Amino acid sequence: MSAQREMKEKNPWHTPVTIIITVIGVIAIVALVTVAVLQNRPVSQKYKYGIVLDAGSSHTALYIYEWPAEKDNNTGRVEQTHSCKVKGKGISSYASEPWKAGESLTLCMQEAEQKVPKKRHHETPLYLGATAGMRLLNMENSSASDKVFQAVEKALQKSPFSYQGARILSGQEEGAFGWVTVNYLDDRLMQGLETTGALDLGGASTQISFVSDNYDGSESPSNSVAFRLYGNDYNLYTHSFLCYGKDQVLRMALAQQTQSGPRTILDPCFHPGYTEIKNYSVLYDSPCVSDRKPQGAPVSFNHRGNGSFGQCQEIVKSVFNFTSCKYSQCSFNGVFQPLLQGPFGAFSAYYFVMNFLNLTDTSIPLDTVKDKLTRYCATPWDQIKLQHPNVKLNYLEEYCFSGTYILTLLTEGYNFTSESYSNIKFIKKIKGSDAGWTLGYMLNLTNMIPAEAPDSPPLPHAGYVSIVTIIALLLVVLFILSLRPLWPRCSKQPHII
Ligand SMILES: Nc1ccn([C@@H]2O[C@H](COP(=O)(O)OP(=O)(O)OP(=O)(O)O)[C@@H](O)[C@H]2O)c(=O)n1
Ligand SMILES: [Ca+2]
Repeated sequence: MSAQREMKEKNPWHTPVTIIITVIGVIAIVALVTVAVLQNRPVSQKYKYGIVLDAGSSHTALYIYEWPAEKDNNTGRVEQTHSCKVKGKGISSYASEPWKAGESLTLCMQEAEQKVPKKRHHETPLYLGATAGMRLLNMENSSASDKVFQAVEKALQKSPFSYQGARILSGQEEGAFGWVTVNYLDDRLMQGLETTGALDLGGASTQISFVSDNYDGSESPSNSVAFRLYGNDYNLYTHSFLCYGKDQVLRMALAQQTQSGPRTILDPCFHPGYTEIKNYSVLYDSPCVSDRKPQGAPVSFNHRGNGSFGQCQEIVKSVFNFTSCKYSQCSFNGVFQPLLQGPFGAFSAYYFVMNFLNLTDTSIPLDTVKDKLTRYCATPWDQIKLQHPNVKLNYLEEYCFSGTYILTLLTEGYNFTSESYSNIKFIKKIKGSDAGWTLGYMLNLTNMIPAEAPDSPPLPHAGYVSIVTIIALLLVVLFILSLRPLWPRCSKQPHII
């Protein structure tokens, strides 16, 4: 027993000093690792937010975006976390009762207050951008459009967010920001990959935006937007056709058929058996058609359908003007368009319509697509209603017309061929965020896409943590080895009892 005690006493490991040194050493190293890891950990809980209201011609939608706080000016990490569809029509429809335009936003604004953490409210920028509906109202009656904006501003200023203003986007901005959104979400900008063109179809205007190698912006400069993003230069071609959104084109198609002021029209773009009484003054109440209102027409007309895709396409074609082009090449209405290039993402009403018609698969040959649409248009209205009891009638009645318009716009208008048609993808969302101009608009206004490529850290976070841990472990081992002279030698010698 006494020999054992002697051994213990002689064992330097068992001296209090060594034990204390070892414990302190280990604690110090653990602390070093912990501090390094915590200090450099992405502050994943800390998010920033931004809100954009898309005041479209047919409706308003609110989008909330979120990104990790320390990645403001850096990598493509902004995501849409929530969206809210405002009840009712677009703000431009409240021209005669502007206060209602402000009121209409209340529910979605309350929802946003709940979705964005309270302590971030005051620092969350809030933007409202209006598109073709307000462009048209502004053209038609600028004091009415000012009043709508005043009402909207009043409502938004009341919110706890950092309100940054409401304005009408130019068609060029609308097209360019839609393109930025699509390419940002696809991670194409930061990596300098070939970009995707953007096709946006709204109710009152439509946009086409793409990069074409043989386009340097010199021909028709008004269609050119130059960007430097993440160190890459882009010469974007973009054009917005006001009045070529699907609701306004429908008005133009109906105007085409009612020039003589008839009491009944048999419209090939509507299903056989469809019959509605429509008002001339309502139909012609838009700057897209107002100058064509027939003189001495009756109050209303009977709008009847006969469902013929071929005849409908002829009417739709007549809303395009192909006669004059002062450039090397044009799409329609004398608008310059360079050679189509690359993949395209087609969103908003392109997606709603083609998705409803089960025609989003663009690997289906264009002729087959036309055959399917021909059969759909020829289906009697009663049968269509029975087949889609849950679809709103005001949407349902228009899909034959809208499908015909989309195919005509793409092929006759923009010159997609049966081959290049397959380059189009009908999309709604990319990685959870809606395709549309709003994200690009916010990224631009918050300077979140730098012109130059961000300096990347020498090591990714995981690599950094691993290296710190390995070095720390090495230090522990070295520390233990450095105490080697003090190690007990008893294991090599037989115990003497
Ligand atoms: N499920 C849906 C939803 C919408 N629509 C139609 O799609 C068009 C609206 O498209 P949208 O992109 O929302 O247009 P806005 O943004 O309101 O219009 P703009 O961009 O021209 O201002 C409208 O004709 C609407 O009837 C549809 O057919 N089916
Ligand atoms: Ca829109």
